[in-house]
Amino acid sequence: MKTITSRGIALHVQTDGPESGPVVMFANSLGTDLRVWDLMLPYLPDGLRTVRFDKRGHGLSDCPEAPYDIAELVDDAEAVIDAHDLKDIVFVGLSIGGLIGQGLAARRPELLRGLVLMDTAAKIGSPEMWQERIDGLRAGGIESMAEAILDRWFAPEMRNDAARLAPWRNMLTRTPLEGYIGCCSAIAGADFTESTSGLTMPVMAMAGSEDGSTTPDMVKATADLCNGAFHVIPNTGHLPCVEAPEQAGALISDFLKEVGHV
Ligand SMILES: O=C(O)CC1=CCC(=O)O1
Repeated sequence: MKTITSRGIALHVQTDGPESGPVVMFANSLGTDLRVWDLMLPYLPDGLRTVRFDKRGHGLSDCPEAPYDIAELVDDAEAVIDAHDLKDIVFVGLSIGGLIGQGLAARRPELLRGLVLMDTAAKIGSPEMWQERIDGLRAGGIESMAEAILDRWFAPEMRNDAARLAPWRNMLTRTPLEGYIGCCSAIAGADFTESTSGLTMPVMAMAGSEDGSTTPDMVKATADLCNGAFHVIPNTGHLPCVEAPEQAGALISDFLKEVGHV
Protein backbone atom coordinates (compact mmCIF):
# COMPACT_ATOMS: atom_id res chain seq x y z
CA MET A 1 0.00 0.00 0.00
CA LYS A 2 1.26 3.45 -0.88
CA THR A 3 -0.09 6.98 -0.60
CA ILE A 4 0.65 9.87 -2.91
CA THR A 5 -0.56 13.44 -2.72
CA SER A 6 -2.52 15.19 -5.46
CA ARG A 7 -3.77 18.76 -5.06
CA GLY A 8 -3.32 18.37 -1.30
CA ILE A 9 -5.30 15.18 -0.92
CA ALA A 10 -3.99 11.70 -0.18
CA LEU A 11 -4.63 9.02 -2.80
CA HIS A 12 -4.31 5.34 -2.02
CA VAL A 13 -2.29 3.48 -4.65
CA GLN A 14 -1.46 -0.19 -5.05
CA THR A 15 1.24 -1.43 -7.39
CA ASP A 16 1.98 -5.10 -8.05
CA GLY A 17 4.46 -6.97 -10.19
CA PRO A 18 8.04 -6.21 -11.16
CA GLU A 19 9.07 -2.54 -11.40
CA SER A 20 10.56 -3.22 -14.82
CA GLY A 21 7.38 -4.89 -16.15
CA PRO A 22 5.09 -3.39 -18.82
CA VAL A 23 2.79 -0.95 -17.04
CA VAL A 24 -0.98 -1.44 -16.99
CA MET A 25 -2.85 1.19 -14.98
CA PHE A 26 -6.48 0.88 -13.89
CA ALA A 27 -9.13 3.42 -12.92
CA ASN A 28 -12.28 2.16 -11.24
CA SER A 29 -15.92 3.18 -11.48
CA LEU A 30 -18.38 5.20 -9.41
CA GLY A 31 -19.05 3.46 -6.09
CA THR A 32 -16.16 1.00 -6.38
CA ASP A 33 -12.56 1.05 -5.21
CA LEU A 34 -9.41 -0.55 -6.56
CA ARG A 35 -10.55 -4.01 -5.40
CA VAL A 36 -12.96 -4.01 -8.35
CA TRP A 37 -10.01 -5.40 -10.39
CA ASP A 38 -9.09 -8.20 -7.94
CA LEU A 39 -10.96 -11.01 -9.71
CA MET A 40 -9.69 -10.08 -13.18
CA LEU A 41 -5.97 -9.55 -12.51
CA PRO A 42 -5.17 -13.29 -12.36
CA TYR A 43 -6.35 -13.55 -16.00
CA LEU A 44 -3.76 -11.06 -17.25
CA PRO A 45 -0.28 -12.10 -18.43
CA ASP A 46 2.46 -12.67 -15.85
CA GLY A 47 5.15 -10.04 -15.37
CA LEU A 48 3.02 -6.91 -15.69
CA ARG A 49 3.48 -3.96 -13.39
CA THR A 50 -0.12 -3.19 -12.45
CA VAL A 51 -0.97 0.17 -10.90
CA ARG A 52 -4.34 0.81 -9.28
CA PHE A 53 -5.60 3.71 -7.23
CA ASP A 54 -8.69 4.80 -5.34
CA LYS A 55 -10.06 7.94 -6.89
CA ARG A 56 -10.82 10.79 -4.51
CA GLY A 57 -13.84 10.13 -2.32
CA HIS A 58 -13.53 6.35 -2.74
CA GLY A 59 -11.74 3.48 -0.98
CA LEU A 60 -8.86 4.56 1.25
CA SER A 61 -8.23 7.88 -0.51
CA ASP A 62 -9.17 11.19 1.06
CA CYS A 63 -12.69 12.45 0.56
CA PRO A 64 -12.84 16.19 -0.06
CA GLU A 65 -16.20 17.93 -0.20
CA ALA A 66 -18.25 17.63 -3.42
CA PRO A 67 -18.42 18.70 -6.19
CA TYR A 68 -15.45 17.35 -8.12
CA ASP A 69 -14.56 18.15 -11.65
CA ILE A 70 -13.35 15.64 -14.26
CA ALA A 71 -10.15 17.68 -14.77
CA GLU A 72 -9.32 17.17 -11.07
CA LEU A 73 -9.80 13.42 -11.45
CA VAL A 74 -7.48 13.43 -14.47
CA ASP A 75 -5.00 15.47 -12.39
CA ASP A 76 -5.14 12.73 -9.75
CA ALA A 77 -4.37 10.00 -12.30
CA GLU A 78 -1.54 12.14 -13.64
CA ALA A 79 -0.19 12.59 -10.11
CA VAL A 80 -0.12 8.80 -9.63
CA ILE A 81 1.75 8.45 -12.93
CA ASP A 82 4.26 11.18 -12.16
CA ALA A 83 4.86 9.96 -8.58
CA HIS A 84 5.83 6.54 -9.94
CA ASP A 85 7.54 7.90 -13.06
CA LEU A 86 5.35 5.66 -15.23
CA LYS A 87 5.72 5.65 -19.00
CA ASP A 88 4.47 3.55 -21.88
CA ILE A 89 1.22 2.75 -20.09
CA VAL A 90 -1.79 0.76 -21.20
CA PHE A 91 -4.61 2.48 -19.32
CA VAL A 92 -7.77 0.53 -18.47
CA GLY A 93 -10.71 2.66 -17.38
CA LEU A 94 -14.06 1.40 -16.13
CA SER A 95 -17.02 3.77 -16.48
CA ILE A 96 -15.95 7.08 -14.85
CA GLY A 97 -12.47 5.51 -14.93
CA GLY A 98 -12.86 5.44 -18.72
CA LEU A 99 -13.69 9.16 -18.69
CA ILE A 100 -10.49 9.68 -16.70
CA GLY A 101 -8.63 7.57 -19.29
CA GLN A 102 -10.03 9.62 -22.18
CA GLY A 103 -9.09 12.85 -20.39
CA LEU A 104 -5.58 11.57 -19.81
CA ALA A 105 -5.26 10.35 -23.41
CA ALA A 106 -6.24 13.82 -24.63
CA ARG A 107 -3.90 15.61 -22.22
CA ARG A 108 -0.82 13.36 -22.18
CA PRO A 109 -1.05 11.04 -25.22
CA GLU A 110 2.71 10.45 -25.14
CA LEU A 111 2.30 8.51 -21.88
CA LEU A 112 -0.10 5.93 -23.28
CA ARG A 113 0.64 2.95 -25.51
CA GLY A 114 -3.05 2.15 -25.61
CA LEU A 115 -6.41 2.70 -23.97
CA VAL A 116 -8.98 0.14 -22.85
CA LEU A 117 -12.49 1.50 -22.40
CA MET A 118 -14.59 -0.82 -20.27
CA ASP A 119 -18.29 0.05 -20.03
CA THR A 120 -17.78 3.73 -20.54
CA ALA A 121 -18.54 6.42 -23.09
CA ALA A 122 -17.31 9.82 -24.22
CA LYS A 123 -20.31 11.28 -22.37
CA ILE A 124 -22.33 9.38 -19.77
CA GLY A 125 -25.93 10.50 -19.22
CA SER A 126 -26.96 14.15 -19.05
CA PRO A 127 -26.35 16.88 -16.44
CA GLU A 128 -30.07 16.76 -15.57
CA MET A 129 -29.96 13.00 -14.95
CA TRP A 130 -26.93 13.34 -12.67
CA GLN A 131 -28.50 16.26 -10.79
CA GLU A 132 -31.57 14.11 -10.19
CA ARG A 133 -29.33 11.35 -8.83
CA ILE A 134 -27.47 13.83 -6.60
CA ASP A 135 -30.76 15.19 -5.22
CA GLY A 136 -31.93 11.64 -4.45
CA LEU A 137 -28.63 10.82 -2.78
CA ARG A 138 -28.76 13.96 -0.62
CA ALA A 139 -32.29 13.01 0.42
CA GLY A 140 -31.88 9.28 1.07
CA GLY A 141 -28.22 8.29 0.89
CA ILE A 142 -26.66 5.61 -1.31
CA GLU A 143 -28.66 2.86 0.39
CA SER A 144 -31.87 4.36 -1.02
CA MET A 145 -30.57 3.88 -4.58
CA ALA A 146 -28.55 0.70 -4.11
CA GLU A 147 -31.04 -1.70 -5.67
CA ALA A 148 -31.46 0.43 -8.81
CA ILE A 149 -27.68 0.77 -9.14
CA LEU A 150 -27.12 -2.98 -8.68
CA ASP A 151 -29.71 -3.64 -11.41
CA ARG A 152 -27.46 -1.70 -13.79
CA TRP A 153 -24.25 -3.23 -12.46
CA PHE A 154 -25.15 -6.90 -12.82
CA ALA A 155 -27.06 -9.25 -15.12
CA PRO A 156 -29.88 -11.27 -13.52
CA GLU A 157 -27.84 -14.40 -12.68
CA MET A 158 -25.39 -12.51 -10.46
CA ARG A 159 -28.03 -10.03 -9.29
CA ASN A 160 -30.01 -12.95 -7.83
CA ASP A 161 -27.02 -14.64 -6.17
CA ALA A 162 -27.05 -13.06 -2.69
CA ALA A 163 -23.67 -14.44 -1.57
CA ARG A 164 -21.87 -13.36 -4.75
CA LEU A 165 -23.54 -9.96 -4.71
CA ALA A 166 -22.94 -9.11 -1.04
CA PRO A 167 -19.35 -7.76 -1.17
CA TRP A 168 -20.13 -5.50 -4.14
CA ARG A 169 -23.30 -4.21 -2.54
CA ASN A 170 -21.28 -3.50 0.60
CA MET A 171 -18.56 -1.74 -1.41
CA LEU A 172 -21.21 0.47 -3.03
CA THR A 173 -23.14 1.36 0.12
CA ARG A 174 -19.96 1.97 2.16
CA THR A 175 -18.67 4.53 -0.36
CA PRO A 176 -18.60 7.94 1.35
CA LEU A 177 -21.71 9.86 0.24
CA GLU A 178 -19.69 13.02 -0.40
CA GLY A 179 -17.19 11.13 -2.56
CA TYR A 180 -19.94 9.45 -4.55
CA ILE A 181 -21.77 12.75 -5.11
CA GLY A 182 -18.50 14.52 -5.95
CA CYS A 183 -17.89 11.98 -8.73
CA CYS A 184 -21.51 12.26 -9.99
CA SER A 185 -20.82 15.98 -10.54
CA ALA A 186 -17.59 15.16 -12.37
CA ILE A 187 -19.45 12.77 -14.71
CA ALA A 188 -22.21 15.35 -15.29
CA GLY A 189 -19.67 17.84 -16.58
CA ALA A 190 -17.59 15.43 -18.69
CA ASP A 191 -17.87 15.27 -22.47
CA PHE A 192 -14.87 13.90 -24.35
CA THR A 193 -16.64 13.51 -27.71
CA GLU A 194 -14.35 15.96 -29.47
CA SER A 195 -11.01 14.94 -27.96
CA THR A 196 -11.72 11.20 -28.18
CA SER A 197 -12.52 11.68 -31.89
CA GLY A 198 -8.97 12.93 -32.31
CA LEU A 199 -7.18 10.04 -30.54
CA THR A 200 -4.67 8.17 -32.68
CA MET A 201 -3.47 5.58 -30.13
CA PRO A 202 -4.84 2.02 -30.19
CA VAL A 203 -8.18 1.77 -28.36
CA MET A 204 -10.18 -1.29 -27.41
CA ALA A 205 -13.66 -1.00 -25.90
CA MET A 206 -15.85 -3.63 -24.31
CA ALA A 207 -19.36 -3.64 -22.88
CA GLY A 208 -21.48 -6.05 -20.92
CA SER A 209 -24.53 -6.99 -22.99
CA GLU A 210 -26.85 -6.15 -20.07
CA ASP A 211 -25.16 -2.91 -18.98
CA GLY A 212 -28.00 -0.57 -18.03
CA SER A 213 -25.75 2.42 -17.46
CA THR A 214 -23.38 2.62 -20.42
CA THR A 215 -25.23 0.43 -22.91
CA PRO A 216 -23.34 -1.50 -25.61
CA ASP A 217 -24.60 1.05 -28.19
CA MET A 218 -23.07 3.92 -26.21
CA VAL A 219 -19.76 2.12 -25.77
CA LYS A 220 -19.61 1.18 -29.46
CA ALA A 221 -20.36 4.77 -30.49
CA THR A 222 -17.38 5.88 -28.39
CA ALA A 223 -15.09 3.20 -29.86
CA ASP A 224 -16.21 4.30 -33.34
CA LEU A 225 -15.12 7.89 -32.59
CA CYS A 226 -11.48 6.77 -32.42
CA ASN A 227 -11.54 3.69 -34.69
CA GLY A 228 -11.29 1.46 -31.65
CA ALA A 229 -12.13 -2.23 -31.54
CA PHE A 230 -15.38 -3.14 -29.79
CA HIS A 231 -16.51 -6.32 -28.02
CA VAL A 232 -19.67 -7.33 -26.18
CA ILE A 233 -19.49 -9.73 -23.24
CA PRO A 234 -22.74 -11.71 -23.02
CA ASN A 235 -24.86 -12.01 -19.86
CA THR A 236 -22.87 -9.28 -18.13
CA GLY A 237 -23.77 -5.84 -16.78
CA HIS A 238 -21.72 -2.73 -16.03
CA LEU A 239 -18.79 -4.41 -14.24
CA PRO A 240 -17.37 -7.16 -16.51
CA CYS A 241 -14.17 -7.27 -14.43
CA VAL A 242 -16.33 -8.57 -11.55
CA GLU A 243 -18.99 -10.54 -13.35
CA ALA A 244 -16.98 -12.00 -16.24
CA PRO A 245 -13.34 -11.60 -15.14
CA GLU A 246 -12.02 -14.38 -17.37
CA GLN A 247 -13.55 -12.95 -20.57
CA ALA A 248 -12.65 -9.35 -19.70
CA GLY A 249 -9.10 -10.43 -18.81
CA ALA A 250 -8.78 -12.36 -22.09
CA LEU A 251 -9.83 -9.31 -24.12
CA ILE A 252 -7.29 -7.13 -22.32
CA SER A 253 -4.58 -9.79 -22.71
CA ASP A 254 -5.24 -9.94 -26.47
CA PHE A 255 -5.06 -6.16 -26.66
CA LEU A 256 -1.75 -6.11 -24.74
CA LYS A 257 -0.34 -8.54 -27.34
CA GLU A 258 -1.75 -6.55 -30.26
CA VAL A 259 -0.09 -3.35 -29.10
CA GLY A 260 3.20 -5.14 -28.40
CA HIS A 261 3.08 -4.59 -24.64
CA VAL A 262 3.67 -8.29 -23.88
O1 LIG B 1 -24.25 3.89 -11.22
C1 LIG B 1 -24.20 3.78 -12.43
O2 LIG B 1 -25.10 4.16 -13.16
C2 LIG B 1 -22.98 3.25 -13.04
C3 LIG B 1 -21.95 4.25 -13.34
C4 LIG B 1 -22.05 5.35 -14.11
C5 LIG B 1 -20.75 6.01 -14.16
C6 LIG B 1 -19.95 5.11 -13.33
O3 LIG B 1 -18.74 5.21 -13.06
O4 LIG B 1 -20.70 4.09 -12.87
